[in-house]
Amino acid sequence: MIYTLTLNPSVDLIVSLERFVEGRVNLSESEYKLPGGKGINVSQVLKNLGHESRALGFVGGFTGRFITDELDRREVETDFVEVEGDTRINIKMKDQRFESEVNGNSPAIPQERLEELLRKLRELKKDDLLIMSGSVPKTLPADIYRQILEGIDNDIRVVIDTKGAALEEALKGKPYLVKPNNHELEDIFGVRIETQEEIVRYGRKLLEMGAENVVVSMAGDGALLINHQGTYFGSVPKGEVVNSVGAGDSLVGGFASGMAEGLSITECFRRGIASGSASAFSENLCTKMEVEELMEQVRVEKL
Ligand SMILES: Nc1ncnc2c1ncn2[C@@H]1O[C@H](COP(=O)(O)OP(=O)(O)OP(=O)(O)O)[C@@H](O)[C@H]1O
Ligand SMILES: O=P(O)(O)OC[C@@]1(O)O[C@H](CO)[C@@H](O)[C@@H]1O
Repeated sequence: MIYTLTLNPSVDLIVSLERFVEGRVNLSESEYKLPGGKGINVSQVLKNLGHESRALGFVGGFTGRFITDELDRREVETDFVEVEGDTRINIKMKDQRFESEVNGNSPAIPQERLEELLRKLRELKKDDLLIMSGSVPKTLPADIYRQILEGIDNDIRVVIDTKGAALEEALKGKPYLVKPNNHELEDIFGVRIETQEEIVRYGRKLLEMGAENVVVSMAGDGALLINHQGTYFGSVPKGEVVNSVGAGDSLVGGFASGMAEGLSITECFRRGIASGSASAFSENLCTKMEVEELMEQVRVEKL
């Protein structure tokens, strides 16, 4: 079974307008709401690519109900722990010049609700796949991903997509794969990274810190897969970016779908990149057909 974990889900409010003017009343041209949060997006991508998964995490209030109802409608299985407060709303605003985001705060997660989640996670079995994505609510410890890794069977392969202290701590739990983007890599080491060689050098440090595999995504500039067998560069397809929200999650979802099918790691990487780009080139998260159409354009070479 594939499980995704979203500690900090969101209702994403996607707003488009021609030009945002600061300090003025701006009228939106169109807006719509989506169930969001990184692990939830991974579950949706897995569904689109033909894989069932169970989405875990915390939801609460009217926004939490919206997420559960929407996922039910999309036939994505959920087993959330309910909390008192409202799940946050994240605003994603796009005008002709910029994509901007305002992400809300998580509701408080009481200790007994955390324990309820940890009990669910302890039921995972050998050969299950767990994908833990996104930020950690402020009321949870920053090393929660590491605690989870240490509490589950060692044979469960775990993919982690998070940043900052949560990622640094998670590495100590020896995850199968982590997926920072190049900026998140800069943040961890407190450096400016200018070249691909530097990305590889800092990516390799994540291996030393505990990861078995590292994928560094670099938006339209390609992606790197780094592990103890070597370093691979993956090219990204060319196209017009329509909505990049969830592109990174689609990379993770595509990669995980390949893992579930027993593909080689470089094929998982290719599928991941095609999925990321298919999502970036469309309004919604990628469909299977869109991913298949882009696969040919993704070349993976060993450096
Ligand atoms: N301009 C682009 N052209 C082609 N593909 C893109 C572009 N931007 C993003 N992608 C696709 O999405 C993947 C993930 O992109 P990115 O590096 O921006 O991840 P991220 O920062 O985690 O994404 P997110 O916007 O979801 O936070 C890339 O590897 C690529 O496949
Ligand atoms: O605050 P986090 O957890 O880092 O990211 C949350 C988020 O920006 O990530 C998804 C896109 O990747 C969105 O659905 C959601 O709003």
